[in-house]
Amino acid sequence: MLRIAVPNKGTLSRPAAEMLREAGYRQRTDERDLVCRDESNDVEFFYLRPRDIATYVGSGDLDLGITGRDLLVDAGSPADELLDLDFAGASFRFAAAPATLTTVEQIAGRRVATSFPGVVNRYLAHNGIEAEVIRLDGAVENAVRLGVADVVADVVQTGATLRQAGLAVVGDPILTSSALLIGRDSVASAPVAQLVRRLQGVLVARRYVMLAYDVRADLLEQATALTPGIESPTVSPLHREGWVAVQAMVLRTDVHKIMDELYDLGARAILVTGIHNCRL
Ligand SMILES: Nc1ncnc2c1ncn2[C@@H]1O[C@H](COP(=O)(O)OP(=O)(O)OP(=O)(O)O)[C@@H](O)[C@H]1O
Ligand SMILES: O=P(O)(O)OC[C@H]1O[C@H](OP(=O)(O)OP(=O)(O)O)[C@H](O)[C@@H]1O
Ligand SMILES: [Mg+2]
Repeated sequence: MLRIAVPNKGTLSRPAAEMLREAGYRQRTDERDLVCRDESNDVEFFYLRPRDIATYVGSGDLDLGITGRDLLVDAGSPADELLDLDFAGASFRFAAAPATLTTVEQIAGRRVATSFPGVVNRYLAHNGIEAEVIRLDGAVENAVRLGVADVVADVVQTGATLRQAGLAVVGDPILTSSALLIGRDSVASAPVAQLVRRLQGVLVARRYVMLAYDVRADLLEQATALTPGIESPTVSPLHREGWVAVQAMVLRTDVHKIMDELYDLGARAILVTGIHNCRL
């Protein structure tokens, strides 16, 4: 039975469970449950603190887990990134009061507050910067105005927390994070490959829609240049002489622009439908 770690609370928890449900797995119904067995898929889910998940997977005590890239790096775990799950996107950055420092090099000799000491120490060592890292549990943006630190290093999503604390980002992002499926590359197995394929199916279904339209056969080349699909578009004859029906997957983010262009070209009966799931 495959054993998988799922975040039990916080930002990652709800979207992780939602994605697993969409991939056909049973999930807990009570937020306080710590384990959920999905007998029909031969999988057992363990609900754990997101920060601990890389440790369980890295040690091999659990086969797979869902966690953030920043949390994986912070844990210094030997677990591998198997799939980017495309939610909980954020960057991890330094920030300070605007007048105090403007470049990463100026962090040398300063105090850096963070709840991700693993990420920060690694970055500082890699860039030859010596600074004092102060580990805090959270709300680190307060550390500057309270005099505990000169710089913070934390997750930035909208930037609202930094602005409220009167801080400005310093330098480029230390890393770009999102939710990941992690595991041990060395223990690739058929059940793991199947779970990865199921999650890939959910990702594709979220990113793409199915576009169908009718177009004059002499415009087919121009139309399919706009909708090349993933492999190749499906083209079927129409009862109406000289016209064909085309079906192709297109990126959800591009669909409106493509529909406008198809309409301008002369395509009609342009229909968009959602994809529930797929195996490509
Ligand atoms: N606005 C956000 N706040 C916090 N974490 C975020 C945000 N957006 C994305 N993330 C990502 O979510 C993960 C952190 O989730 P986690 O559940 O550990 O913390 P949390 O949601 O801040 O909960 P808490 O701080 O209450 O423990 C990280 O990978 C982080 O990059
Ligand atoms: O850029 P924003 O959209 O403002 O989001 C980022 C903020 O959200 C998180 O804090 P959280 O609410 O998790 O509190 P914590 O610091 O106690 O973890 C994170 O640590 C930042 O402080
Ligand atoms: Mg937090």
